[in-house]
Amino acid sequence: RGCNLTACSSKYVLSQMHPMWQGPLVVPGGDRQSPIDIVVRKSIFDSKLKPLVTKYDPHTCQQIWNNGYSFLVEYDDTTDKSTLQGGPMEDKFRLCQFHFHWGETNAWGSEHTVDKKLFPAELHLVHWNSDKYSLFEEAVMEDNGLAVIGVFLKVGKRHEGLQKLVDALPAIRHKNSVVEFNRFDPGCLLPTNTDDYWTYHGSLTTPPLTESVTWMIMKQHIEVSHEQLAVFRSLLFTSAEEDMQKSMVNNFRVQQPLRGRAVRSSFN
Ligand SMILES: CCc1c(F)c(F)c(S(N)(=O)=O)c(F)c1F
Ligand SMILES: [Zn+2]
Repeated sequence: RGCNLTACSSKYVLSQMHPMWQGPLVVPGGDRQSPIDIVVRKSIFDSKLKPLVTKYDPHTCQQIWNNGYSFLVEYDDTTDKSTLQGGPMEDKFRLCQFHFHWGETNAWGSEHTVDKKLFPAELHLVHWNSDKYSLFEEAVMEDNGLAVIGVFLKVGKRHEGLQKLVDALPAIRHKNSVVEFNRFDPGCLLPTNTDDYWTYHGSLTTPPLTESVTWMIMKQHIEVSHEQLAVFRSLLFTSAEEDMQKSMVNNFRVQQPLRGRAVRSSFN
């Protein structure tokens, strides 16, 4: 049933005008694309999976900016100051940025799902393999180049650590706006339990969609308030110069075929 454009609300039309940001829905030859639905009863417990070890230095936080897809907090990744080790990985990975994906309502917004359960938002902490590569740009092209931690957000009590981030968002409402942001510990956004996670080999969920990501999706979610999520939705996809302002919502990619991949769990 096509939508008669005149009958659609402007928001519907606008969100339909944004398939491009997700890149091609299916990447030619792509057999390890992300995101996916995690079918819990089909995940395989692997006792060799280690707990995640994160060592984040809040002083390596540099800026927060709106890249027209999401807002991201970038870290100085010229040294091994903020790192991720353990999990399924053999190597050490450097934190380069974190960002979120969310919906226009609390009913949806996450990229991954657990037994088809949608969450209102999902946090991604992006790291690259600094044992094997010297730049993010190199690592992003390699099979074992990136490691991304995914954390589901649920609406509940206000997240005190997130509030510092939320307070900075009005300053980066438009695409390409940047504001200096320092001393933020991304560890405060992790759930208390980071030992229980699912892991699988996948891709970036935004262009260039390269199949270089080891995903670790946390079983435990974090809680943020409705008001905090509403500030995420006050961001815009569009730059200050554009006359049609488009609210930054539904910035998630559609789910991709599993193509026979195994999803392992670190817990029974
Ligand atoms: C090119 C920079 C970048 C992203 F924009 C991004 F959205 C993701 S994602 N959603 O897969 O975590 C990355 F991993 C990533 F490296
Ligand atoms: Zn992401």
